[in-house]
Amino acid sequence: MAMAEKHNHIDNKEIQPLLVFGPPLIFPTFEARNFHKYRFLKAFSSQLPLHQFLTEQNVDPSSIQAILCSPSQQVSTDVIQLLPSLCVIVTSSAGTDHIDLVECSHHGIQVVSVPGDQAKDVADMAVGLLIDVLWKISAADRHVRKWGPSMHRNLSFGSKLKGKRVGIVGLGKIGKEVAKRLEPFGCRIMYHSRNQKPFISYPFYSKVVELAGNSDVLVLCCPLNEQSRHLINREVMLALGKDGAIVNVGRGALIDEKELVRCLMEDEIRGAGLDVFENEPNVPNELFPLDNVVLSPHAASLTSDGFTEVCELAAEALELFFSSKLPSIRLLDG
Ligand SMILES: O=CC(=O)O
Repeated sequence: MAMAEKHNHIDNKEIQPLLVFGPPLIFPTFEARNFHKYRFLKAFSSQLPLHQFLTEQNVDPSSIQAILCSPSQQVSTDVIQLLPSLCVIVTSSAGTDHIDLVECSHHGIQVVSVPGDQAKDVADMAVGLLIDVLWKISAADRHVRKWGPSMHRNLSFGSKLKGKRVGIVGLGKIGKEVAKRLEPFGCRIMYHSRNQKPFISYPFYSKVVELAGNSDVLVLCCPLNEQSRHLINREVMLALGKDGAIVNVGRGALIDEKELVRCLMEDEIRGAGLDVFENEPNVPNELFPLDNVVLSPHAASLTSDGFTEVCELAAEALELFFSSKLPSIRLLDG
């Protein structure tokens, strides 16, 4: 069905059904502010397959024109094919890898990403994770909690941030913010990206394995797609070497996670700060006892102040859509 044709079905006076796939943490705020505008169909809180969930809610799939979502749930081909009137998907995230973009483009469905100013928050978190890994802050915290009168300090020393060669993988909005924060610490920045960026003086490496070989730290900030899946493989980790650390604030599947676990367990790299995992919410059990890894629950963009902005932007995007002024696609550059 062509998009213009789909639009003819919109009646602004009706309370519109809004299919919600998340974000579960932000959604209550969004709901409280917009309860009078939509009938919320909270698919994120149901274990049922979507068609059964809609039947249970007594909703005709063809009445749904909009989805609100986050990376916590997939908007797959099956979901899109079940909803013949779907016109717009609003995601609270910068990343759009949880949405089948190819299927969306076949059906003329707009994908709108409303991460607000979260690139700066994610960059703050990347620096936080890096300092934690190098200084072993989380490991030291666990150590101190077990202190007693007869305990000896048996935690090895941390390492300075100053002077570290930092290889940023994906010099988009987040990557640039990471670079901006690390320069004043005395770090030397270099990067890998799909293409060399004009007007950027940091050394560029077209091969990530060469970037790794010349870096003390890799910070992963690029989007996940078929080209970047498992970009950080065993060869790259071995090139980074025993003193090298990895911070991942992009997506878990940028790294071959099995190989990462092996490298961390066998001290083939210094450590890792991970905000994302390959099969969230599953985290490899082997990581739990390790002191050279810092774990964070895909929370790099989640601050209470950031929530408010994302809720407002999502509400604005949906209102624009329901008043027939479709916003344009904004995808993460990397
Ligand atoms: O994961 C968070 C985002 O993509 O914004």
